[in-house]
Amino acid sequence: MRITKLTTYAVPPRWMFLKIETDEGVVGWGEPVIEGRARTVEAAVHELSDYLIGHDPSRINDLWQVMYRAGFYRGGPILMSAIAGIDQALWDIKGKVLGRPVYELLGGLVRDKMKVYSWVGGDRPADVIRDIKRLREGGFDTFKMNGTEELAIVDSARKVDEAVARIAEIREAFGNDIEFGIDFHGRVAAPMAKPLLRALEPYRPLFVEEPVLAEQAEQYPRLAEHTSIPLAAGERMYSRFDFKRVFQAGGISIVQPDLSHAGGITECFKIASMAEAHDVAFAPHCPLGPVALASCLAVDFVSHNAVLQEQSMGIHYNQGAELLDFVKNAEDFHIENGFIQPLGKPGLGVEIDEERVIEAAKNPPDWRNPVWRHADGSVAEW
Ligand SMILES: O=C(O)[C@H](O)[C@@H](O)[C@@H](O)[C@H](O)CO
Ligand SMILES: [Mg+2]
Repeated sequence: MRITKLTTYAVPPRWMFLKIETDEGVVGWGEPVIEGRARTVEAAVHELSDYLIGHDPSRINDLWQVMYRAGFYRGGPILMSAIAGIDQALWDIKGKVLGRPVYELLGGLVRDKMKVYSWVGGDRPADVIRDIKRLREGGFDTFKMNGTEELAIVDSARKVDEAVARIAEIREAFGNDIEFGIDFHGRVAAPMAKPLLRALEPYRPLFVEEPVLAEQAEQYPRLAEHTSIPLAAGERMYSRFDFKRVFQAGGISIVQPDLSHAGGITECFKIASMAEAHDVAFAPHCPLGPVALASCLAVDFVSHNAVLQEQSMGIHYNQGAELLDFVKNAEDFHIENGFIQPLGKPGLGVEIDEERVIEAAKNPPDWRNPVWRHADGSVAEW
């Protein structure tokens, strides 16, 4: 079998689908994208196709190593997202050729169902109580929300109190009947992480995500000394080589690589294994589409330390399309009481509705995240 063609489709809300065709008619789908830089990743995918066209798609490990190493420069969000989407599609092909779901090719199930959580509250975490009530009716009991709005490097006690008050309100409304993670979203600088974590301590969130930006990873062990709240990070780390420093330094209890940003299934399966060796939980980041989610689940179902899976149904970013709009087998993604079953069809287990994808790709949005500014006019972390 030989790879014959790579076709990319930018689609709403902000996703990128990749279709890899072969000379024997087997097709694989991937989701290479960095939110807000879809076109850049798309260009990288087509640059990497030089290493793929005419080659045997079954040699995923060799193709991965060539894509990672042969261009001299490596790593980072753009190249690793391009490799991720290609890797996903190659695993999809391999599973379809062998007639088995990807998790079987990775050694089989370690669990019967996977815990998922839902976003609430949007960019500016209001209406959280209303969203939690609605989603609890759908069986969810675990949620995630943004912890703050704009926050200066050093900010006021009032801003800290506002952030904490929202969390106090949730515990007041739901007690310990629900669990929630708080995403600092990189908006909190090191000087403010300590007071915020200390003030949140009494409400015992399940985790605090990106307590500081990934480029401040040396702060993680210091912050972990300062709080009992489990710290989580990973969506802005792109390979084993980024994560190894975090494992060595300690401080992170939950790693959250994104299967569409960190080199795909091949790389994230290895990251999950590294995490397990350090007694660190694995909870893939996934505010994206169905192929990204299916790729996460393929690794979740074979990783002992997988604890939670993000999924984007109802997320505030999904304007213009929802998680399952481009999927023919939406029933396979059914979430029951906050759990999802393994996707048992061959490959990634996603049946893409190609006609809908092609139609949606005719006029795709070129999504960008907003540029936030502080009161003084300086750029604020979004
Ligand atoms: O935890 C999450 O889902 C992420 O922080 C998410 O909000 C961002 O990755 C966003 O997709 C960037 O455009
Ligand atoms: Mg996040």
